[in-house]
Amino acid sequence: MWRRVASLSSSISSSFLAQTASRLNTWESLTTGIAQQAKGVIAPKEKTPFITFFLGGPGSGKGTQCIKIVETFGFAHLSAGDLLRREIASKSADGAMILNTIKEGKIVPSQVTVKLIQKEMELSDNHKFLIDGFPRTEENRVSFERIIGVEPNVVLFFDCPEEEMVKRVLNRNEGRVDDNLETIKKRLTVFQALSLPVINYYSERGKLYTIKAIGTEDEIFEQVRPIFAAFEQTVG
Ligand SMILES: Nc1ncnc2c1ncn2[C@@H]1O[C@H](COP(=O)(O)OP(=O)(O)OP(=O)(O)O)[C@@H](O)[C@H]1O
Ligand SMILES: O=c1ccn([C@@H]2O[C@H](COP(=O)(O)O)[C@@H](O)[C@H]2O)c(=O)[nH]1
Ligand SMILES: [Mg+2]
Repeated sequence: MWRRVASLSSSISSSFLAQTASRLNTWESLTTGIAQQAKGVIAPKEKTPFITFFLGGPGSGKGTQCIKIVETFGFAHLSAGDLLRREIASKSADGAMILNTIKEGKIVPSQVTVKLIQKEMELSDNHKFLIDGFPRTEENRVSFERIIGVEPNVVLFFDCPEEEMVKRVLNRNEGRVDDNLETIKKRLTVFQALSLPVINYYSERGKLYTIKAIGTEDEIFEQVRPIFAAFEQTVG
């Protein structure tokens, strides 16, 4: 089972603690099922999960900053887009549907994405998660809370001008099927219409940190680092 952190600083709110405590049982039952099947052993979770969502438009630099957080603070990085691309590559039953959805810049059904994230979380030995590029919609958000049974502790929003995002994506050169001008325009429209409401939701709940995502990667990391440094003592 997940063990509660013994001493928590005042930077973590009491509502977070109450919320975490009330969800421990749900988390515990979720974590035992698939993990036991996959590993063939009981893998007790000793710590409360600490969940961070990285949100922002296409090319805003979420993945780049996640790599730095992994290196510096030892989080597990779960990119929803990477998990979906892995499904395509593995030719799973949902692969063709996911590929078409990504080419169109649309959003894959929540249940598919949340199940992939859930599986990764359950198989991970880590308790600190960076969930990159998810939730993209209010429906994604509600689905995550319902299926996983926890809410994020911290949400980062990478706020980047559209012109800069388009430039970065067109220069990315990783062979992604959605890195073309036509799909980028659709992704930007989807981001404005469906993802911004999620960002506003977390802002209203006091969980949002907005990062000005222009400048060098290192300059941006200097905005990101203190957020994680502040939580380091409490999350382990
Ligand atoms: N501060 C920066 N300045 C210039 N280029 C950057 C910066 N940060 C990241 N990049 C580059 O921009 C591209 C997009 O970055 P990244 O993949 O991290 O964005 P993302 O938010 O994960 O995008 P997506 O949502 O499309 O996955 C990459 O080629 C990356 O190397
Ligand atoms: O939660 C998610 C995350 C991603 N998608 C689809 O994948 C692409 C690429 O995602 P990146 O985070 O930019 O790698 C995105 O445009 C969506 O089509 C999704 O549906 N749900
Ligand atoms: Mg990315």
